[in-house]
Amino acid sequence: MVKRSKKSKSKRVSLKQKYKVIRKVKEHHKKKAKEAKKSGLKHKRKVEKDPGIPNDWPFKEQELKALEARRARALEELEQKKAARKERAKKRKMGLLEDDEKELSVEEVKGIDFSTGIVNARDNSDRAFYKELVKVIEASDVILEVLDARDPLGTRCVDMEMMVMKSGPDKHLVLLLNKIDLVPREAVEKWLKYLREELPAVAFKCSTQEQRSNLGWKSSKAMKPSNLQQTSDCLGAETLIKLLKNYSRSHEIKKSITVGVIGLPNVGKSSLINSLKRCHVVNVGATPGLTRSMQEVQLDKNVKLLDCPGVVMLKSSGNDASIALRNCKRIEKLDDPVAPVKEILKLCPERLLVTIYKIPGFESVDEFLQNVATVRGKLKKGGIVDVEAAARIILHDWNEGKIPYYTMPPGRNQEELSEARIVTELGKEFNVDEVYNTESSFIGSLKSADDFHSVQVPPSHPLNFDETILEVYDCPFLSSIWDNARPLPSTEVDESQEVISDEPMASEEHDAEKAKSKSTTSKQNEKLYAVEGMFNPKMKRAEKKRKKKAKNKSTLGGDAMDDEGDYDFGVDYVKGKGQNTCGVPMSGIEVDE
Ligand SMILES: Nc1nc2c(ncn2[C@@H]2O[C@H](COP(=O)(O)OP(=O)(O)OP(=O)(O)O)[C@@H](O)[C@H]2O)c(=O)[nH]1
Repeated sequence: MVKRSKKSKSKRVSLKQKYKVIRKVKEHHKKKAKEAKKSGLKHKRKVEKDPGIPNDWPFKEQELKALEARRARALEELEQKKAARKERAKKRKMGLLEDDEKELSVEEVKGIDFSTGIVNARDNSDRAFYKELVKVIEASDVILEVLDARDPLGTRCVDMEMMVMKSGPDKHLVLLLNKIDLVPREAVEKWLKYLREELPAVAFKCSTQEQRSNLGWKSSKAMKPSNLQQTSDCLGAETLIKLLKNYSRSHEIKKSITVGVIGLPNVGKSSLINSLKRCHVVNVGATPGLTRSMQEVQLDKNVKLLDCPGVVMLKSSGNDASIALRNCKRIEKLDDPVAPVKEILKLCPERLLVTIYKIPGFESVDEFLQNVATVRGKLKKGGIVDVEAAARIILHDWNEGKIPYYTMPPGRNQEELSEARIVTELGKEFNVDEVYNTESSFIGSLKSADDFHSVQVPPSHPLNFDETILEVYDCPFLSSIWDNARPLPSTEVDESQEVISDEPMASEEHDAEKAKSKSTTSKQNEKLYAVEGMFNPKMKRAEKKRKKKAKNKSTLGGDAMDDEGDYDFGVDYVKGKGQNTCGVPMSGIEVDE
């Protein structure tokens, strides 16, 4: 046998080893190439200079002139576009741009204020929000009106409730007392008793958890008073779902129901939907007006929830402070943030504010604001204290519950009590007695007023819609509310009755409307007007116009042209005065031919 030399070693390797080496080499080259490419980019080759038009080009002069003209034109166009944009923005600010939905969406993106004081200055948001509200009410079987437990009356909107009542007998309104974690047990109990004298009402606390999903629910059974105030979990969800299920079960044929969530801005409508769904499906935030359009959320196969934007077209009765204290207006956009702070100082004892802001005692609003601004470091240029910034901080704290307050329900007079007894019937379809029993356990575990260091303030008045919007936006629901529910001067009442009984005029107007537009809004309005007892403002206006025309005709001795010089198609102008063939459209033309 040949002996193997120990010195010479074979270079043969296994195929696995061989391919590994090849792969490694390949990877190395690739890496090198990449790096080279990268470094090559850094030392970018200079862009070659445009040699321009050669001098010996015969049309060089003309070509240069044309180029210059093109440049000037492009610049001019840019300037024109800029000016047009500015003009449009100016018009929009003045409220002259009406139906520009595109503009609205731009505003939405930019988050422009939607509720400045005057109706003209309010942009289209008010009307858009109103439309969304009508849509939600129309689509819903059950409507949840969310109220802030700290001031339930102040966050109630009477006109909105009337809209629900008027929209049909099959719509059911339920009041939801939200944010019960911010008030003592006694207040919740008394408010529930008060509200239940009018409508079915349930207590609720939304989940304030930040995570995307798996929002917690606290079971009503396992509650300890000590940890309730700190919990970020939701309370009352089981009760509310039970209530809704009872309703859907009470209707044998129709099993699935749509639940609309309405209320003033920032009362927690979106938070309620997220809490029920147990995940963040809709946007939530401490800024009023965050929700801008109706949003649908399927809770389960039987219940669909509709989130509605907070209603902002509220009447402030010349007092913006009260609107600001109800968090219906963006604090950043308030013209005078100091006025609502003055109101807060009237309501809150000095001791409480001194403790919250860790400031020395104060004598006046100015001193208080200056103290807060100093402590919070709100200084303007030159070290001047920013009183307005301090006022905004205080308003934020008031609305978010950092300055704790609550209200107690007012007493009812005898008349109201007898009315209240009649409406208790409304809860039958929800089987409210069974539902109310389940919720008593978690309400009982809320902290009592003695353990709750908050200030009791008098309850505010419920809000109404701003009447001026009625004229500006031509809101059919609202006009009916004003004419049917609010006392009107006797002459006006008579007029409206006359219009309703005037059938030929009604059909005439109806036909004209049909021809005018077939938009969804007009269709919706037609539907609304068709409801028995619904007042039609268009009809009223038409009637007034007709009366005015008739009056003019009699005073001018049968002159068919009215004061404004409008052409009346029912008149034969060709034949001259006195030969009025009123009532036969275009008859004059026919005769002439
Ligand atoms: N403490 C407490 N805060 C709550 C509760 N529910 C909602 N909030 C807070 O209230 C603020 C407003 O909540 P949203 O759900 O955005 O209110 P909204 O009614 O949908 O507001 P808009 O979109 O403006 O109509 C948020 O900062 C919530 O965290 C609650 O039960 N308790």
